[in-house]
Amino acid sequence: MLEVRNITKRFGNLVAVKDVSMSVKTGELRAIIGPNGAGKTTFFNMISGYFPPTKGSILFQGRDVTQVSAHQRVGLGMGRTFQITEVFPELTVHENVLTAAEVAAGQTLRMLPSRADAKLANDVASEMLALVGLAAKADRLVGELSHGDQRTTEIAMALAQLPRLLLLDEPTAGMGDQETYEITALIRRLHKERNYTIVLIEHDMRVVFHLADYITVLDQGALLAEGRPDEIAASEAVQAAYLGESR
Ligand SMILES: Nc1ncnc2c1ncn2[C@@H]1O[C@H](COP(=O)(O)OP(=O)(O)OP(=O)(O)O)[C@@H](O)[C@H]1O
Repeated sequence: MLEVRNITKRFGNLVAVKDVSMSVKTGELRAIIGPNGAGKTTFFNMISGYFPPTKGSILFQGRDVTQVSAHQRVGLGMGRTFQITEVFPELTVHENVLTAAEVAAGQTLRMLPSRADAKLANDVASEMLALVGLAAKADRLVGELSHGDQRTTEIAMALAQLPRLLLLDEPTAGMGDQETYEITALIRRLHKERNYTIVLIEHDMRVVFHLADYITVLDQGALLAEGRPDEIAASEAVQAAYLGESR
């Protein structure tokens, strides 16, 4: 599904990501972890097309997308959420998800979508709201919802773009225990029951070890380790990197 080949990102003299490769299979849930400043966000932003790598290449479903814009990557089937919630607070939950479905279908570029297209986008929005468990709140303004429900709305917006690969940037950021539990259960359901291929960055290790099939560990911009959760938990190199952070 996704093949990252030896990507590097420099910001002036700073090498934020150094020669990192990663291969994600269809149906896999991959977590990217690492101490603060390890380069996770920079790595993720290159995958989603927010900026290009200085070196290396990225293939999505066998196609080289290294120079393809973030917007075009969404069109190719890469859906993403952001570390900071990106929703329209003054619109309802349904309107937010509908907007995402319409943009994905290219409808905003046309003055008058056909009735069939409009119905399709509306059906997709309703289906995704049901899938994430927000159907009962469809007519509420997003700005009035809890932080957890706002982030869930954002996941529904990404799903409404009918992605083949879902990129989640710290889905539990800023959440309390109950919200973390609920969003983790939702992601697990999307992965296990709906077979979404998911790549996520996550700081909460309980979430990572509950969800991930494979874990990629970055440290100081480089790939430190890669493996199943039990392998990563047992890795002395990974433990040393995290201990270094708390010193
Ligand atoms: N746009 C930028 N310009 C310059 N330096 C940057 C930029 N973005 C990130 N960096 C630097 O690159 C390094 C990696 O940062 P990055 O945010 O990717 O790490 P991270 O693992 O996501 O960290 P955190 O866990 O704290 O979010 C850091 O030293 C950071 O200061």
